[in-house]
Amino acid sequence: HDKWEIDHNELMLLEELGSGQFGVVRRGKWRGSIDVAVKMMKEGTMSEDDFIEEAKVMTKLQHPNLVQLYGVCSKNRPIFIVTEYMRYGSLLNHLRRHEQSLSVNQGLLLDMCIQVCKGMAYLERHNYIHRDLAARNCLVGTENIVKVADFGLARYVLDDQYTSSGGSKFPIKWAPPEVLNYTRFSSKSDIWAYGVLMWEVFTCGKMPYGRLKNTEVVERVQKGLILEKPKACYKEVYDVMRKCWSHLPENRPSFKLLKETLVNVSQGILVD
Ligand SMILES: Cn1cc(-c2ccnc(-n3ncc4cc(C(C)(C)C)cc(F)c4c3=O)c2CO)cc(Nc2ccncn2)c1=O
Repeated sequence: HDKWEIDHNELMLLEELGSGQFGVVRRGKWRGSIDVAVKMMKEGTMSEDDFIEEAKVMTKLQHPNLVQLYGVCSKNRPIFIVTEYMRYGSLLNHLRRHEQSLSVNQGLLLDMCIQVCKGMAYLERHNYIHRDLAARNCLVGTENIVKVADFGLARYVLDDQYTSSGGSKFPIKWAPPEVLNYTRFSSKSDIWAYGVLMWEVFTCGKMPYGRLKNTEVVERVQKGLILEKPKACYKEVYDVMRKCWSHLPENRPSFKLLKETLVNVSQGILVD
């Protein structure tokens, strides 16, 4: 019995949550009581057969800071991707909506970063690369729980505006030099993106590099220019971001090491 296959008769679709890269996503109930989000894959947006194969692996990736993939409805078209539901939506919108109260609570901002780091350290342990880690691709639940979403899905996007580094939808501002030059993804390119995510968190959702055009950002990153320290950010925290932006991938920390560093920093701050 294909554990990852969900019977769409067990799903009740509710309100729309938004439309992502692959089409409309709705809230739903699975087997009457389980809150889920259902991605209804727009035809031609995803290499579906490859994804359905990968779904078997993805359902096995389980961690408190990863949005759980429950399964897929692949017997009909459009296919449905069924995941855990996160009540407060994207971390980016949450940061922007609560800037007032969050900007004076560095402990909470650091805690959010640590949660993302734990989810990413789990993926790193499983040699799983996200390829599009950013605040927009993390989700917020009750009690300030933050989870990493849509990990690994970038590999199945058919839109080459998104997949090629020259495309208008390519996440240039979260990409390290080796991705800009050779689209060489690794856990170390996820680390670079994580540093930018930390900067997003400590600026409560500002756009990295402001209004600079993608070409200008590529030039700066290749010259070794990095994002400036956010105003509301401890120096120790900014030092961690800078390590994530080491030009050479091998000079960047692992998520495992980052987690230990950030937990020590957070204990140091709370002691002050
Ligand atoms: C699980 N989940 C998903 C979403 C939700 C809704 C719309 N689009 C998306 N997105 N957003 C981004 C996204 C990105 C990708 C890349 C391949 C990485 C480019 C692939 C996707 F498939 C999505 C997607 O589906 C999501 C993220 O998957 C919203 C939730 N929750 C709420 C709650 C309140 N208001 C709004 N959303 C929720 O709990």
